[in-house]
Amino acid sequence: MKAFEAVQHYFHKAAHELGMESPMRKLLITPERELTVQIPLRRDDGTLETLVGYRVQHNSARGPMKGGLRYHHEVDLDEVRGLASLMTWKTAVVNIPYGGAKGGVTVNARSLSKNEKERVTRKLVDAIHQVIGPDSDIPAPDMGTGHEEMAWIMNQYAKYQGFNPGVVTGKPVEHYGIPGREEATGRGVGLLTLKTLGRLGRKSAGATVALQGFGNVGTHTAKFLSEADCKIVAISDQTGAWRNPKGIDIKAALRHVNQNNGQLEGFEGGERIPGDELLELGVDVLIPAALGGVINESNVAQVKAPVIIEAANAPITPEADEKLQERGVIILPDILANAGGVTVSYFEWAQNRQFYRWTLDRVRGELDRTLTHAFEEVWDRSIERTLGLRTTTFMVGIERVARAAELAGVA
Ligand SMILES: NC(=O)C1=CN([C@@H]2O[C@H](COP(=O)(O)OP(=O)(O)OC[C@H]3O[C@@H](n4cnc5c(N)ncnc54)[C@H](O)[C@@H]3O)[C@@H](O)[C@H]2O)C=CC1
Ligand SMILES: O=C(O)CCC(=O)C(=O)O
Repeated sequence: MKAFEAVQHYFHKAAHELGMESPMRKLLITPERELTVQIPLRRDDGTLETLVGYRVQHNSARGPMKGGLRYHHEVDLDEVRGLASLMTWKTAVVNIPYGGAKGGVTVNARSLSKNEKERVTRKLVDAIHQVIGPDSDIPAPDMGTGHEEMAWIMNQYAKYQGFNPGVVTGKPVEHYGIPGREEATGRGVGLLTLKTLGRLGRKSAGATVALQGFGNVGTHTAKFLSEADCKIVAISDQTGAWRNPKGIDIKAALRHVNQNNGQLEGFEGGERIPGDELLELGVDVLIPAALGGVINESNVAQVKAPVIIEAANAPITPEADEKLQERGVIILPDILANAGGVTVSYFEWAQNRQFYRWTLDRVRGELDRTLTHAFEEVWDRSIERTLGLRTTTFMVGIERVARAAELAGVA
């Protein structure tokens, strides 16, 4: 199943439980607008390449559309469409006043120098500035992008539409960003991992964790969980995977990536194992925090963890999801598990609109409250309806979007 088809699969399952009729389903699942743009890139060596970029605005019934910007060689329109629709349900699940969108450029982010990245980002804004804006569509970081790209977006957008820091979130803290956005997705994943273990009556202290991906989300998840005394026994990134049954020294791993251009390559705090093996370890919790579709029909039978927290977007294919559910594996779905990032993006946008600075304590407090509320709502309803967590989470999101569309008279 391709990315958008996979989201539709989950959407229809939840819509069925809600008794939603087919015309309303069609309205809610169809993207409002899709833009494909050409991005000419002059490489540092003078050669010319033409890249392709996308922005999909999925649904605006609940407010301006919100979602990250991904630089990755596998990005295509279908993937961006799938990710944009996930954003619609995600913002609704945590009940922040946004719709959903997503963007991407098909390029290997690691192949770009800093200057090339800046040129790609500014060219992208040249192509999409008319459809983004603080009241319409607000980009943010995703795989392969971070605070630098967000600062360039704000600056380039201002050249066309005037200064407005609320056009993009995830900016540097010294440049209209908010303290706590960089850690927010990983902090949320960590917090909800502890809450999941708590609801299952399992101890978090000493719980073993395998974590795939050691970028923004992976590193902050690792930091939070190691500080909460979980035992992270395996970590990985695109350069390889490392395992240490006694527990990886996360501080050492963080130091290593900070000094090594963000990569784990050369890390000596564990035995090197094949990347695929990490997903199959007998751990208490498995956290995929990198690519989509990594747990699929080819490896699902080997996955042993009883709890999976989806830090990445769509890391489990629907086929694998069904098999895991049959085996009673508890899966906290992406649209709840990784919603901490967009929640703090909302705080940043609100701060930008008021020109009033929030403190880190306030950001963390409000983030924890927002995620806890959403988690409790989903968990209680899942027990009440004897439905899986993914279907229940989609139901909560879809209901809010449908209600907003009805109240606004969209149809
Ligand atoms: N950055 C954010 O605030 C949010 C990110 N997400 C999702 O979290 C996931 C990770 O995003 P970020 O951490 O922001 O990206 P990032 O670009 O900062 O880090 C990605 C990490 O994944 C690793 N990776 C890539 N291919 C791999 C492979 N085959 N095996 C193991 N590791 C591999 C990279 O080496 C890197 O460590 C994505 O699915 C993204 O959509 C979700 C919500 C918010
Ligand atoms: O912070 C944001 O606005 C969006 C983050 C994002 O792209 C995601 O949650 O997948």
